[in-house]
Amino acid sequence: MQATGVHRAFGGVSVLRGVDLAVSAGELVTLSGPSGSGKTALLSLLCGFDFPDSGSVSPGASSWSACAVLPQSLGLATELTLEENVALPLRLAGRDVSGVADLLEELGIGALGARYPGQVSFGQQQRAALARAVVARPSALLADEPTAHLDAVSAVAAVGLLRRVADEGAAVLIATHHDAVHEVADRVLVLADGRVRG
Ligand SMILES: Nc1ncnc2c1ncn2[C@@H]1O[C@H](COP(=O)(O)OP(=O)(O)OP(=O)(O)O)[C@@H](O)[C@H]1O
Repeated sequence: MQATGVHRAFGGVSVLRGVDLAVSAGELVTLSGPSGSGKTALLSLLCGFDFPDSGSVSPGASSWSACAVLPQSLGLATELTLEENVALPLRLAGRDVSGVADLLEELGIGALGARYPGQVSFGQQQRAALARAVVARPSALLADEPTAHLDAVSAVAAVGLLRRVADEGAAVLIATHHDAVHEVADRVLVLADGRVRG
């Protein structure tokens, strides 16, 4: 995944001012930076939720199997159970869903698959959203603060899964403030003053 010379302003305020970034297949890269520095804005551009004022990004808008996103807001479908949410990318692609239960188990929410998002904690919803993001083994994965609401044990499981997804060949970019995520990264980038350094 790649950003080249990306600029983005909101309401006349320039947030991204010439961002260059590249994450290769098999690489897990973390993105840190002060609150409000533009990490979420950059992830939104990379996955095609938003468009740069100038510069270019890839993959941009694409299929779930090409680029999956774990947004801060999670975006689980409230009318589907956790298991149905996680199975959704596979069903949309006409693929086998038999691995979903094991994935929920790995993240410590195996007993909650039949519950709806409104019937579980936010941390449990976050793990379901992580499972949904990785289940179709996307080529690129963007995760925004994926451990923000997790306890230490759940965070270890989540970080281990993200590392494995990269080891299996995905390009993984994670915006995070947590050292536990930076520790498994191949590279740590910092977004500050509208630019990425690393
Ligand atoms: N759609 C938008 N409209 C107006 N301003 C926006 C929009 N999206 C982001 N911003 C502004 O751009 C700046 C960067 O926001 P962003 O959410 O990307 O920061 P962040 O680094 O992800 O912060 P945090 O670590 O707190 O999640 C902020 O000042 C924010 O208010």
